[in-house]
Amino acid sequence: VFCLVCYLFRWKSRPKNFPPGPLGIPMLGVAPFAGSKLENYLASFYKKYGGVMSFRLGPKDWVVLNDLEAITQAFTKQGESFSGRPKSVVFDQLTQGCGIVFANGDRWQHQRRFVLTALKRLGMGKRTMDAIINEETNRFIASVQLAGGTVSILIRRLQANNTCNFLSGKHFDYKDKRLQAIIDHRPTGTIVQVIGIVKIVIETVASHLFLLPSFIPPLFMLLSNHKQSLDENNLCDFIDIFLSDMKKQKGDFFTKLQLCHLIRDLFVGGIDTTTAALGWGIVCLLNFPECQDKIHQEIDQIIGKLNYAVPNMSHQEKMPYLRAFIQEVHRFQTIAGLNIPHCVTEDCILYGYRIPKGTPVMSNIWFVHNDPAHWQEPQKFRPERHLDGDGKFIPSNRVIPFSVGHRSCLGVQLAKAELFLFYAGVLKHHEFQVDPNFGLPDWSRDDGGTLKTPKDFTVCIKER
Ligand code: HEM
Repeated sequence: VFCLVCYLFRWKSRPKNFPPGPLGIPMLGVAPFAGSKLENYLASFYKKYGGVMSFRLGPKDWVVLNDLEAITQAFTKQGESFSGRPKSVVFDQLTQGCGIVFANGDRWQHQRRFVLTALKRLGMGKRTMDAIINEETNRFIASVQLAGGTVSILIRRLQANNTCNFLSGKHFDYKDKRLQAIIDHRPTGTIVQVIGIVKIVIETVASHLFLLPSFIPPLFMLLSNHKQSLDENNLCDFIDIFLSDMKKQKGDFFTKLQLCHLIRDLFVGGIDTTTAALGWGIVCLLNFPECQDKIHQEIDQIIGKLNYAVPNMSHQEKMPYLRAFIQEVHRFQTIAGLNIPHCVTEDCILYGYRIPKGTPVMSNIWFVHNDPAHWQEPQKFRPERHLDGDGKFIPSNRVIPFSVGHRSCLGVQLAKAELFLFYAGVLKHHEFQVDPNFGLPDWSRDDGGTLKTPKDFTVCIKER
């Protein structure tokens, strides 16, 4: 009884002046009440607690940023303090702290600077990049026309090739078994849940009992060994630039291990996200055929139908409707609704609350995109809301799929180019049509991961 009373007393207590929020029940926190859409559950407390609140999940207290003002204040204005990632014993053992997405401290700062410089050097937004993306888009069209099949798998292959091109200057044949083995088969929802539970058990109960070996999936090894010799005068892909810097720099940050984990992060970060975004975009085109008609009209007007008129990023400025469509897809189907978790790197004060060093932080991007105080009928898909009276595109600082501040998405330029050139390239001569054998895809989401991805569906591509 004494132990139980002590436990309940400890369970009830929180750091002094911590943001308010629900505790749920002992051991589990709010887990039994949150349902499958944690972002909706957290948004339901917005009226009561405002932009900054907390909740308990399992034994841990999380801080939640529920509106754009709180997110900007934390991630941009106090960006240094809010730029950490929560520690995961299992993940740290597997990766030895390498990579970028979950890296912390000096390694993260160093690698982030390196990736940004490398992206610039490789000519993000330049014609060469546009040409590579266009070539891959044509391969995608051909493969859908030829074999058909589940569209998410084909988009994943397209995106995998775009990422491989930028990392190693190579692409794989769609039939290459190595590529198929890595990207086609994602674990089902149940397997992901079981892995999640095992991970939580190891982390909370028995982390000291396990010593996991560092693990690098074979494809990333293969990519990192892509060249036998390096031509310093012709550094033409991301891995070249890393290897060249590795020769010049000493220390822990430019090692083969770091390169493999960095490739893994860019590969995973670059494929799943854009595949989900394009998947939702196609679901929108099929459900709202009038949008597809408007994009067709705009393409005919600005790019033209002739074969030699190839889309490039400079067309974007003159195509407000397509830009509005893309922005509305990001808003309407927010793929990273609760962002990747952050944590605070030092004790800090936010909106008068005290947040101790190491506290994990979630940001509710989904609610920023669906807050009825800022969006009229947010549950409706309406690209026109991003156009002004003259039909000009209005870039919205309330649509933040890539997050904001010091830790925001590094691939934003690449992703924007991949999305724009995909729609412009496919819809120039083709249209998406509902596959009569499958029917109209709905809005149901695949629950096999943390990203919001459409359930697998098939589609037809017809010449127009
Ligand atoms: C539609 C496409 C994409 C979306 C919606 C997206 C979204 C995001 C989000 C929400 C984050 C977390 C930001 C934060 O922690 O505050 C992130 C981080 C990141 N993304 Fe993306 N992303 C996309 C495409 C890409 C691409 C194409 C790449 C690169 C090839 C990429 C590379 C990264 C990396 C490296 C990070 C980690 C940055 C860091 O921790 O400092 N992403 N992305």
